[in-house]
Amino acid sequence: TQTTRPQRILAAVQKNATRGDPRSVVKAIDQFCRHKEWAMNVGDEKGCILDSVVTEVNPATVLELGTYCGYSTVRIASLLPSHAKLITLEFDPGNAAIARQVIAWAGLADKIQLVEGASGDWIPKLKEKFGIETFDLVFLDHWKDRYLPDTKLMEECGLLRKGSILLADNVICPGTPDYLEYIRNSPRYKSQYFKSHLEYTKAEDGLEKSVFLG
Ligand SMILES: O=C(NCCO)c1cc(-c2ccc(F)cc2)cc(O)c1O
Ligand SMILES: [Mg+2]
Repeated sequence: TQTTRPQRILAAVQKNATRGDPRSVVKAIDQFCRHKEWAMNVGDEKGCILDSVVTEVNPATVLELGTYCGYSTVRIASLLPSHAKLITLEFDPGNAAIARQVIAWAGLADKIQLVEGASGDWIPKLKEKFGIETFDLVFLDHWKDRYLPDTKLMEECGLLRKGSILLADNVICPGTPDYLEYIRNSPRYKSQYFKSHLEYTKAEDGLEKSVFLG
């Protein structure tokens, strides 16, 4: 019977990456997706921009919206200080099951809390469920029509503090026009666009980095 693309990505990790070595997990997925089968990981080019933002922010608390196979989850977690915590939300149970195994292979399970379900349902529960005050960094990479409502929800739930950083993938391709319009025109954010390319392609895409001003 037919395997899924996430299952084939996990197989590539288990075949080509070293257990406990997050960078080898990232490399194995990039090799597979560049040379064998495209997949919607943030990828190596945008991943370098992600890395630079993570190291600059040096966050103690991170929220990732949209885990997929755990590529960016592993990429971010591998750069976090020892006591930092990353919570990642994934709607699709199949994706979540694969991501758990990719995260385990990278040896990062103790830094990462993967939560299965809809972001809109979970965001209001994060404080009580995980003892979170606010997030230092949020990586938005889930359904593109959820970026704006979930950002407004995070504001309303008091999950952002003065200086919290939002980093949004795919603001050009597939595109998040309503989110961009809001975040670039809101007096409560200072935004910066990092031009790049859609993962593993020559198409334009980019990341939007926004600081919440309180
Ligand atoms: O839907 C996306 N993510 C949420 C589900 O996990 C997503 C899609 C694409 C993409 C797809 C199809 C295409 F033709 C172009 C782009 C790229 C991404 O980086 C993404 O994050
Ligand atoms: Mg993406």
